[in-house]
Amino acid sequence: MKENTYNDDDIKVLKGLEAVRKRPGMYIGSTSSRGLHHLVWEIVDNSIDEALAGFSDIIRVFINKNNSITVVDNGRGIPTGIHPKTGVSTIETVFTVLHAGGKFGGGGYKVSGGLHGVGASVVNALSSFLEVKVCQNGFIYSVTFKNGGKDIEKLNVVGECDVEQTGTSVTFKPDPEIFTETTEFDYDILKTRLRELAFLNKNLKIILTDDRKEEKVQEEFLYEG
Ligand SMILES: Cc1cc(C)cc(-c2cc(NC(=O)[C@H]3COCCO3)[nH]n2)c1
Repeated sequence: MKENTYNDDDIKVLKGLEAVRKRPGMYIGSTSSRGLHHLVWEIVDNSIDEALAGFSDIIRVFINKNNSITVVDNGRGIPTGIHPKTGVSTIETVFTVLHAGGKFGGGGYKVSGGLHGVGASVVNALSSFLEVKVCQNGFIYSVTFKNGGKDIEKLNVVGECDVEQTGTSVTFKPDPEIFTETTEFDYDILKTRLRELAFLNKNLKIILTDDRKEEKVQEEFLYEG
């Protein structure tokens, strides 16, 4: 029986991610530059939740050379075990199961306010590449996705980190098949919103780094309260 349900879940996952790719506007508002930057807010939102829970106080956002984004926090790290309901790692579950949660429960998402921490699978569905790395118990665990989350390199240990250290890092590259207008991130859009998020979340340090040019550009936002 386990085998059969696994297949059903597998198909459900693929259908969920495919649904997002078919109607991205339903999940992120548009596939213009606005929708592109919305992906960053969906991921950063999760690290902010971890800071609100009191477990993270630094969030780093990198604009990488190829216009992929890396978001790193020093929170507890997404749990690295097997998810009880899906039978696959919790990390894989977070990035592949479409949470019908939304702001109004059911399908009706209030896009502008963000998906409130259920958007990770949406970002994965709309990315040609996405890698999650979690530092926990002195190990670096990794799960990698390609082609809108279809091809998965399952949870495995790829390195070591300081035993005392914990945190989550997510790198994603928006899919040019979806974002046909532009896949280039705008430093000022990211800077403005990240500064606002630091202001709204006192004592949370947010560091934005742009690694696309020879000269690295970096700004730090911290509002003490
Ligand atoms: C960048 C990014 C993206 C996503 C989807 C989650 C996270 C994330 C998730 C967490 N922490 C958790 O999930 C908590 C949840 O409670 C158990 C311990 O781990 N920290 N950071 C960070």
